[in-house]
Amino acid sequence: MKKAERARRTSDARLAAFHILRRVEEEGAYSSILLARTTDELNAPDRALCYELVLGVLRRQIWLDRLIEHYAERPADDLDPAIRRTLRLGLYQLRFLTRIPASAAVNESVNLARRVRQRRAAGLVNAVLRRAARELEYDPAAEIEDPIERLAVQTSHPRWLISKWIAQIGEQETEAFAQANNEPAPISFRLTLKGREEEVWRRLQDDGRLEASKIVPGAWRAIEVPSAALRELIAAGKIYLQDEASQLVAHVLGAQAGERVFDACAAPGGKTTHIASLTRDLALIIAGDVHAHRLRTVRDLAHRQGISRVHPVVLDAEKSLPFGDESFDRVLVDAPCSGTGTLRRNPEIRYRLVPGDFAELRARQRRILAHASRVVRRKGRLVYSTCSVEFEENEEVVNEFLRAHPEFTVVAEAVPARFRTPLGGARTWPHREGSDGFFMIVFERDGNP
Ligand SMILES: C[S@@+](CC[C@H](N)C(=O)[O-])C[C@H]1O[C@@H](n2cnc3c(N)ncnc32)[C@H](O)[C@@H]1O
Repeated sequence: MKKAERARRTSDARLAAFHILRRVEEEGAYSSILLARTTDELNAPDRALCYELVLGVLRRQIWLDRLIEHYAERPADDLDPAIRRTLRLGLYQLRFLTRIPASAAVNESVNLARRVRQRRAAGLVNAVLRRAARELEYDPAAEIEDPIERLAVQTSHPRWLISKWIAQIGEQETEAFAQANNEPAPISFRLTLKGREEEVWRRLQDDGRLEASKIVPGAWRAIEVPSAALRELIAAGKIYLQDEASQLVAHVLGAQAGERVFDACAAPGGKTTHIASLTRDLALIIAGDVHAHRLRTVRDLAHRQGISRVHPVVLDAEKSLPFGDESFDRVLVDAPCSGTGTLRRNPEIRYRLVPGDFAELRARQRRILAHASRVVRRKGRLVYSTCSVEFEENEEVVNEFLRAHPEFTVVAEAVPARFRTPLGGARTWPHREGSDGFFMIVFERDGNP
């Protein structure tokens, strides 16, 4: 390749990041799913850069758009979306990726603009980024007086969401939480039924570092582990990547060998297969989900992990269930939710949510919990969990459920004391535990006929 040609080439990582960001913005796609698919297309360093660019831009989008507004002297929304995306990528590199020289960040972005639009657009990108490279100190949040607006811009969350959290948990916690949402999430995993501790330790510990979880038994955080070994162990079904707080759910469910378990919202199967592992595949587990295609993932996952007693059933848990009353020992409702506890992994969720979503989700969660509770046997246990930190989706759902179902009581001792909430459930936070934000609570049906 000639020098001039090379100079105009767009790097694979940046082009892939651009297209993922385009699909997230235009098609409502999820960045985590699209990033996971880059394994075959990009080499390891390009993949790492692509991950960093996509997640970084999404985590800082509001702040980056204010930078664009300042340097381009027009609102980011007035720009062609492809150019706005190119500028976000370029500005992210200039401000956050100090290992990339400013000249490379500018030139790569100009090449990208030429590739995805035309020459004129490249001129604009060049002018804006050159100015940005000269004025690297500018912080759009610093000049905002209103503290809520300042935090919203500083941490790139919609203002209404910041206000909502302040009303729930106060200013200080909200600030810590919002900042934690922009940090990378740790890689956490557990052994499956097939995984042998010695092998996993040997293969991952050799060139990397593993830390035992401080939150949940049997979980590890991987720090700088060789990614090829990690991928091989996952593909062989020997380990499963799962957030530590998410792993806590199967522990608090406490299923035992020989029991009948119903997992009402099971796909993609992280908790179902964990329950199977904890019971050594000696419990009968019915894995329900409304989406048949997602249940196929549960089946595949169980198969890969050597689990035989998981039975997927397509069902709508918002309606009457196809099982007899009081027919299960344990029931898990890991409800569909807003996912505000997972904003580090899924940063785009914050821009998609609208205030009205919570009432709608709460109504669905309440319906699922009511139907699922009917199949819990006397003295049997029912666990409700979400990866949302919102009170509407957790405390309010629980209170409504308890009012309508006096035959159930909360078993506060079933959740670890350090995470316990006044209601007797457990809540984890990214800024406190470093895990995802999760809520879980255990109910027991009384023994009376
Ligand atoms: C939070 S995810 C469950 C994650 C899963 N428990 C795991 O650990 O891998 C919620 C699931 O609920 C399913 N779902 C949504 N509405 C449902 C309904 N009415 N009945 C059953 N499943 C439903 C979704 O398809 C989704 O797979």
